[in-house]
Amino acid sequence: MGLAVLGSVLGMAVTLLTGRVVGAVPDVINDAPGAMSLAGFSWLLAGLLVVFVVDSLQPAVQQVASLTMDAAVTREIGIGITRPLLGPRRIAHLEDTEVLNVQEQAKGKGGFHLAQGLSNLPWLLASRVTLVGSAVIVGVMFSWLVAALLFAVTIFLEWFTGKMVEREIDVWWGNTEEQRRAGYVFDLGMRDAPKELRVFGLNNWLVRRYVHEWNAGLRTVWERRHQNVYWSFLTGALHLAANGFAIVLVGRAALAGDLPLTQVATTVPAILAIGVSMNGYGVAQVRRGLSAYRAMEKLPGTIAERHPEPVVTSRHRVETMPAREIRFEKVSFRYPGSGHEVLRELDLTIHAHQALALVGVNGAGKSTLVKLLGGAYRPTSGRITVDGVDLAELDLAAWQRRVAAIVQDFLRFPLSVTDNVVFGAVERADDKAALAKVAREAGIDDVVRRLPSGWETVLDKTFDGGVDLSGGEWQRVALARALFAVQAGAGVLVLDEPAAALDVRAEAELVERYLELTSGVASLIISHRFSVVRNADRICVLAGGRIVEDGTHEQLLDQDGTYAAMFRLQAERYVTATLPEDPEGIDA
Ligand SMILES: Nc1ncnc2c1ncn2[C@@H]1O[C@H](COP(=O)(O)OP(=O)(O)OP(=O)(O)O)[C@@H](O)[C@H]1O
Repeated sequence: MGLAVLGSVLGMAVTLLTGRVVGAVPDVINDAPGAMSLAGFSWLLAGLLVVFVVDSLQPAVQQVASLTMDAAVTREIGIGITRPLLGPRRIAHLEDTEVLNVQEQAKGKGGFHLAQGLSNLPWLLASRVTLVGSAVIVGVMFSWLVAALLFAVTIFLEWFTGKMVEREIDVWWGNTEEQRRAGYVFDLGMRDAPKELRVFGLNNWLVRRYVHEWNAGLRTVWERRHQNVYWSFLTGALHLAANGFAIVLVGRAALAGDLPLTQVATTVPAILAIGVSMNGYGVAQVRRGLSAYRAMEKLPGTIAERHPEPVVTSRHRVETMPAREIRFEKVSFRYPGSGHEVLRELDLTIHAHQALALVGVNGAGKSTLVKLLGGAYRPTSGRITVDGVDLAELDLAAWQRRVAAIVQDFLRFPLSVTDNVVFGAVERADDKAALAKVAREAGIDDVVRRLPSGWETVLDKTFDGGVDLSGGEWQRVALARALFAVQAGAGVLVLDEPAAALDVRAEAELVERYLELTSGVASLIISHRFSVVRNADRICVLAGGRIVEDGTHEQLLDQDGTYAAMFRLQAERYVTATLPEDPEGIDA
């Protein structure tokens, strides 16, 4: 900004010096009495040249400063958006359309970008300085009335341009959801689902869909911009007319002999400078950028207001919990914005040092129960207690550190194997012994040995030397991460479908080790594979939002209820699938 202001000051200095040089020429040539000496005139000319050269260099320096600022602003926007989104310990805000729209606006695109707005700010400031300075020059050299008129017209037209841009911004903000959809389709095409898109031949469909969504998001903005172009022509013409009128007045005064040459040669460039100082484009860009900035400012407040996090006042020692049990007491839950009650007055006790399995059909609410246990959502009614203390009263961040989990859609970090495992407890990242132990337990030591750079291999093919793992190998890495957290002291282990991608051998290994892996912690395993489930100390069946059966494998088979029916159905399918062809194979 300093450089831009300096540039405009230098520009005005050029105007003043040019006026003096032009004004002095006739007297110096004619050697008139009282005229400037030739040496003095040469110094004046040299001064003009120096100021002119420095003024010409200024934009290049400004460009470098602008690029540096751009990089810094882009970084700050990244921090300004991700920090408030990652801050809350719950996740309901990540599914809230209002929050997502504000986030989209804060990210900025299509010209509505904070960095773009900021890069125009110095130029806008410089044009303001030029406007004020040039108006003063016109006032001193010619007429304060004309100066005031030009100043007022310029400010009014800029204000008018700003108003038009505001209307465009309103349209833009009204279409954020469409733009978010376009962004999603774009990301899908870039990375998320390359294989399925090709298998189903969806590449052209995706491009068309992207164009459609993008147009839907921007059409009304373009229409508004289109209308604004006519207004821009009109405001430009008006400004030109005002400046032309002022120049005519200067010309008339000069012809009438009322205005000396120096004044004429200074006033005319000053009027022209006012002419180019009207920066409608700068006003538009700064205001658009400002709208993104306001959204960024608004984001933390929107999240805090719509999804307040509890202020913890109690001082329970979360680090040793659960010593006895976790209880769901008449817990009901429906997702925000949904009318469907997933859990209905559910009662369940998970004892410390006990391996509990949860079974139920698709959509029964098993993963939802895990999310409530981890404090990602609050129950709609009822409560969850840990050793008798309401989860809502605990320090949620500390509680979440107590819970180690493989969730169904676990994260696949495009980082080294080490990082992928130690992220279970980053504070213990240097514990090599624990790393080796969990690698053995999760069965990834063989996988790591085969990798080109062992533990340091990056698990993403798009990086140099990176590799991709199979689904089952990834699942074992996720298991290792959860076990690393347990090694570091987590007191609850949640395994949501830990065997979904495992082959028969890996599954058998997991089953064999299951009780060993879960000893010493309260554990909850969710699986549709009864081979995994049957080994748990206790099994609960979730149906209709409640626990409908509770007992050991044998007890539940004796009850001959839902569990027994599900178990037999799965067992039968294995038997009937192989028996007729290869009875020996089953024994084997
Ligand atoms: N974020 C969400 N917003 C709204 N509804 C959701 C959300 N996640 C899940 N649901 C709904 O909640 C119900 C329970 O889903 P949940 O994932 O807990 O089932 P599940 O028992 O784990 O199923 P599965 O065996 O298929 O993994 C389903 O009807 C699902 O559509």
